[in-house]
Amino acid sequence: MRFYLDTANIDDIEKAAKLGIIEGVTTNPSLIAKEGMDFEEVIKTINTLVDGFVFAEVTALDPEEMVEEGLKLNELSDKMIIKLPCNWAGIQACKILSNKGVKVAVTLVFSANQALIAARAGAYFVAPFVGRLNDISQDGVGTLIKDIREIFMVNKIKTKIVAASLRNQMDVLNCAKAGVDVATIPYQTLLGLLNHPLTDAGLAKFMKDWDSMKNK
Ligand SMILES: O=C(CO)[C@@H](O)[C@H](O)[C@H](O)[C@H](O)COP(=O)(O)O
Repeated sequence: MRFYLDTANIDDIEKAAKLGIIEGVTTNPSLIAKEGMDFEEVIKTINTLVDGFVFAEVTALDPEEMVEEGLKLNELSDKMIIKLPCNWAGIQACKILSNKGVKVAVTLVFSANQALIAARAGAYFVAPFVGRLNDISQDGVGTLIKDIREIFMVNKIKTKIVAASLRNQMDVLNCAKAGVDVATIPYQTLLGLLNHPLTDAGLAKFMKDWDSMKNK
C-alpha cells in the first residue's frame, strides 16, 4: 500500500514531502475551499512539491461540462488525476475522459457495485470513503473495501483502489491488511502513524545514557 496526502494545505504538503514516502496528493472542493486560494494556483503549486499524482475534482454537475473542466484541469501537468463523482453524470464523463487517455478517479464511492460500474467506465482509480461509512455504523473496510478488492480480483480489473476518508490509524492499518493500492491520509493522521511515545521515551533514555558516559 502506498501513501498519498489528503489535503490542499501547502505547508502540510511541504512538511510531509520531506519524509520521502508521499507518492501523491488528493484534493476535493472542500479541502480547496478551506485554503481560500485560487483552485488552479493551488493545484499548480502542489504539482511542484510532489513527484506523484495530483488529484483535482471537477465542480461541474453536467457530463459535458465535467468533460470540458476535466480536460482543462488535465492540462495543468502530466501527473493529473481528474476526480469525478460516482453518479450518472460522473460515469458518463469518466467513460469519455478515459477514452481520451485522461486518468480518472471516481470518488464518493459507497458501494462495491458503484466501484464496479466506475471500473467498467474506465476509471484509473476508485475512491471508497471509509470514514463516512463508519460514521453511519457500517464497516467501511470490513465490507466495502474488502468487497471491492474481491470483485476487482475475481474480474481481473486493473482499476486501483485509493481508500479515502481515513480518519485514524486503525482505518489505515485495516486498509493495508485488506490490500488497497493507496491510502490517502490527512497530515495529522500521518503524524499519528509515525509517532509513538515509546520511541520518544526510548530515544530520550539512549541520549541520557550517552551523555552520562561522555561526562565520565
Ligand atoms: O476522494 C478522495 C481521493 O480521491 C479524497 O480526497 C476524499 O475527497 C477525502 O478523503 C474525503 O472527502 C475526506 O473525507 P472526510 O474525512 O471529510 O469524511
